[in-house]
Amino acid sequence: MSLKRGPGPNQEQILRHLRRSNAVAQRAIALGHHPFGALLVAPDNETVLLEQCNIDTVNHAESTLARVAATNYTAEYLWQCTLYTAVEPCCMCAGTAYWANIGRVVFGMYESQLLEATGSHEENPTMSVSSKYVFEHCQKPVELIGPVPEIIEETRAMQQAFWSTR
Ligand SMILES: Nc1ccnc(=O)[nH]1
Repeated sequence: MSLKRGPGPNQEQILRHLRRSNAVAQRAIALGHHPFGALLVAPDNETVLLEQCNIDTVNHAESTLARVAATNYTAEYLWQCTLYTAVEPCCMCAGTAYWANIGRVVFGMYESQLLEATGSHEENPTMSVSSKYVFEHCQKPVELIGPVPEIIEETRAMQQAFWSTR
């Protein structure tokens, strides 16, 4: 299988997709879930193929998206696609994205920044394993982009508002 990838997203595309990931996270709150959302974007860095909100502590937005992606698209195609999430994927989700063969992951703020901002919560007891660490231990070069400073404040604000009243 070819591990060639097209050009990556520009800054405007990165911010637009991360903001949309936060909009999906807002929808998750309305549905009674945790404030996390993920997108799968096509190789053109424009077309949003899938949106997924958090379901529960086992079915995170990112890993659920990766499983749906692997069910609906070929591995060759997914290597050209990008997963976007405003909060860094946990090690479970980074691992699932890897096994789904998604070639690029873009995140807004570090999971450790989320933990700093909200403290550990029994419904979200963050694991301190970075997605960088996970991808460094893989056999294929998944491209990781993040953190993205411009998205951090709005992401932190939404997370703090949610977890402080939980
Ligand atoms: N990054 C995430 C943390 C917790 N739950 C999610 O769905 N996503």
